Amino acid sequence: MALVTISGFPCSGKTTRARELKADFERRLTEEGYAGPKFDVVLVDDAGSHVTRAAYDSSAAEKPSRAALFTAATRALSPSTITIVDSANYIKGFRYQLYCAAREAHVRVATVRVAAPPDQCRAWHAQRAEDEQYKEATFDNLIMRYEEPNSMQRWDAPLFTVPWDEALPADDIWAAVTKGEKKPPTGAVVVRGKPPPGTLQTLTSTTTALVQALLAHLTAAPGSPTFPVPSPPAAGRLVLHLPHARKPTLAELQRLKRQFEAQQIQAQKSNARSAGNWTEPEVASGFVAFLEATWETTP
Ligand SMILES: Nc1ncnc2c1ncn2[C@@H]1O[C@H](COP(=O)(O)OP(=O)(O)OP(=O)(O)O)[C@@H](O)[C@H]1O
Repeated sequence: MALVTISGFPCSGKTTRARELKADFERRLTEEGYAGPKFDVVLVDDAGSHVTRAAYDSSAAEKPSRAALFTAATRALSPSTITIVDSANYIKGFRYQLYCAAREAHVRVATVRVAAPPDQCRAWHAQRAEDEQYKEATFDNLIMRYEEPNSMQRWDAPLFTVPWDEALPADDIWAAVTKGEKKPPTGAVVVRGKPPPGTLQTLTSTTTALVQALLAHLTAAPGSPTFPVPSPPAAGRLVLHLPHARKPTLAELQRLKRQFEAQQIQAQKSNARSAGNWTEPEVASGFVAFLEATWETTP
């Protein structure tokens, strides 16, 4: 049904707002006179995904934590669920990944930016029990590295910015999650006019589409560690792990695409067991495995 991504500085009131929003949605759904479909409202947060505040101390610790949160969020997405993701969600590329997953699941999206000035966040943070605090350097880092959501970016839109001392625009958020535009999955890999399985056309059109979608992703979300492949039906949720600290180039991707295709054609000719039937999902997952093996990024 919908994905609501909460984003904000550390200790800015994200959990407070996320709970408020969940309670508001649940009240609307059980209200007398509500005649729409029933939904579950699911809150996906750091604690539920075993992400501690210490996970933000280093990027090495943060990466698997973000992956755990992403897995929990994508699992929750469904036509009958409103999923609220309560976490820092401060990296543009990560919000983009969530957005792609939402499009794949055919659900609506909304972003809620919880806005409180750093000094206000710091004051609330100082009142927290010590074992619930961030390290000072981590707190400052999360503020410094914060990539503010922008309503002009399609993955942050519609964007609701909620100042700490104002009421939640609950009517507008409810309208966005129940009536907003549903964006179709990223077009590139959803091959239109399905080519027959087992043909060279299936092989090349799937790899071409994947390379195109990956290039778009690398531009939209530079530095993101993974690429959620907008996979063809039945491929399941495919995630490509990208090389660390460098961006694959167009020339490199084209070369790897040709290598992979040659390998597949050779395997089919020699009737090797690894020769697939070349359905779109098989090609997509085979190509992902090939790229990860080449880059040594297999998780
Ligand atoms: N709008 C508000 N008015 C008054 N107090 C608030 C407000 N929002 C949050 N607080 C207080 O600030 C503290 C932090 O709130 P909360 O846990 O919601 O922040 P958070 O952004 O989810 O934190 P974290 O970064 O650890 O996930 C709480 O003690 C809460 O009572």
